[in-house]
Amino acid sequence: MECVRANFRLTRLAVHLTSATRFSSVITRTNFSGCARSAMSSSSYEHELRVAVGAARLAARLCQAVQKKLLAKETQSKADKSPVTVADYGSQALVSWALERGIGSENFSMVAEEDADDLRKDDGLDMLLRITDLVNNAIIDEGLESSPILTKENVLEAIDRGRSQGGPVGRHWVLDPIDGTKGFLRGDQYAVALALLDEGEVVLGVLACPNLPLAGVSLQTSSGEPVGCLFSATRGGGTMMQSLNDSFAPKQVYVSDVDHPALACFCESFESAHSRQTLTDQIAKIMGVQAPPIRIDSQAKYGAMARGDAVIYMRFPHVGYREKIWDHAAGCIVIEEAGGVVRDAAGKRLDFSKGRYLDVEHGILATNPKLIDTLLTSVEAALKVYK
Ligand SMILES: Nc1ncnc2c1ncn2[C@@H]1O[C@H](COP(=O)(O)OS(=O)(=O)O)[C@@H](OP(=O)(O)O)[C@H]1O
Ligand SMILES: [Mg+2]
Ligand SMILES: [Mg+2]
Ligand SMILES: [Mg+2]
Repeated sequence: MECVRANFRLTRLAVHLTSATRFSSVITRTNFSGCARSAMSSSSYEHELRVAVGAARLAARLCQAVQKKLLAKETQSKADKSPVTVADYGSQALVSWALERGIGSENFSMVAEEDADDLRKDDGLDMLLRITDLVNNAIIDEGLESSPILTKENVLEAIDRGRSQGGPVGRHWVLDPIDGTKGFLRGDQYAVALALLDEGEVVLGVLACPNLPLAGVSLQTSSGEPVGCLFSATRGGGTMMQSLNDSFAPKQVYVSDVDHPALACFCESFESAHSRQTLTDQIAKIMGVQAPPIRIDSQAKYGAMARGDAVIYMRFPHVGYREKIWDHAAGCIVIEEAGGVVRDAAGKRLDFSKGRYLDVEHGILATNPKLIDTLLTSVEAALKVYK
């Protein structure tokens, strides 16, 4: 079964990550975006998209470098005890810097996961200096500047530009500098996830997935398979996938058109603490899905689904957990523009206009238009048993 092979390969993939992709593209001041998007040429948000793609690629490059030499001392706990790495902070600082450089600072607003509080403490200084080095090296390596330009104070400011509350008015960038922190630390899947909200609607999304196989997670590939995908979407402009290292040109991708559950496979969180896997198993059973789930960390799941690797996505956090907008905004538009449907368990579209949190009924679902009604009916039936 393709889905079984996919699970096996994703586990196996971790072993090969350290020798994986090295970016070959050199982004200069004039072609900073690295984006060649034919389908988007006439759409609005074209400039924002180019800047966002460039920012996400730059951050992904830093993440790849850090993942290679990840050491225990590079982790630091924060109030919620989730793992935070220098790459989280470095990625956020870089995206913030690149967006402000490309878009301008006037009315700039960003809702991002991390803040610099821990780095401003005395015992955060070592880490701050390391992050400052990493960020400057990433900028110099890309040919964007020839000498270090960010001081440690600049880095703190760049990270803290992500403190916006978002909301229904104006434009807000939405950033998860590393989505799937646990996957990143494990050497598995993670994503740099960047979206743009305009008057409360997600209008643009970029997912850089450095460890996602280019050939798809449901195809037989060799152990040396190329990895590193970048998905991008703008409202009305479709979803494109390109390689992070420019080894192939962007192509438009679409969700699977499988219309029978028996032929469908679903994807969900790798971490059972992040989604109720007993409930999702039950929903799949009621629906008639026979294949075991593909478990992938992070919004790489949304990218995989957008190109048809899986037909259904389900996420049911444990009771009491509140979703954040940066965990879904980019992924949501990437699936919708690939022809998919994203809903909560009550069948409502996700509303990203309420601030930093995303309030959903029970959980988040995605599939193609042919299967959404069956999926919602199956969810309703399963929730009657497993509240
Ligand atoms: N308890 C709990 N329940 C639900 N969700 C949680 C929980 N804790 C964390 N998170 C968020 O999950 C993000 C990781 O996304 P996934 O669950 O899709 O990936 S994974 O399989 O868990 O790696 C993860 O994103 P990052 O923090 O960016 O890694 C968190 O925002
Ligand atoms: Mg986190
Ligand atoms: Mg996240
Ligand atoms: Mg994160």
